[in-house]
Amino acid sequence: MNPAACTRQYQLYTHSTDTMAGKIQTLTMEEREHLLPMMRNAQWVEEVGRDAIYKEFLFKDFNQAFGFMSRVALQAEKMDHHPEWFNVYNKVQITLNTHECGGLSQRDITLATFIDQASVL
Ligand SMILES: C[C@H](O)[C@H](O)[C@H]1CNC2=NC(N)=NC(=O)C2=N1
Repeated sequence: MNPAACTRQYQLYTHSTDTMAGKIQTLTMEEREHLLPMMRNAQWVEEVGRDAIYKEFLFKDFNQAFGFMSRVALQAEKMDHHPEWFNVYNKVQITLNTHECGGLSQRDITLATFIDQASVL
């Protein structure tokens, strides 16, 4: 990981659609202005003090919650992008961020979108 590649200053001059020079980039300010309101509409919230998004999912029971987690787990492996999550019975709390750049990247948005779809199956 190259922290310099992930600084906010750098973001102002780059487009982070995914990778540049082989490195995953944090979302640019421009991308944030476009994407974060969409994520907020879908009940994802930005964490305080950390460049990450968070959402809580409630299901009928553990079986539904674990089925959802299984769908997400398979996709996470495919993407090589894994959620931080916590489950008790019917509740699943999920935080997404990208270790490689220490912040939010397009991969988090893509996985969050998949997670929302997987939550209503
Ligand atoms: C070595 C491995 O490819 C990396 O650690 C992957 C695995 N899963 C990951 N998950 C998440 N959320 N962010 C990452 O940057 C990440 N990187």
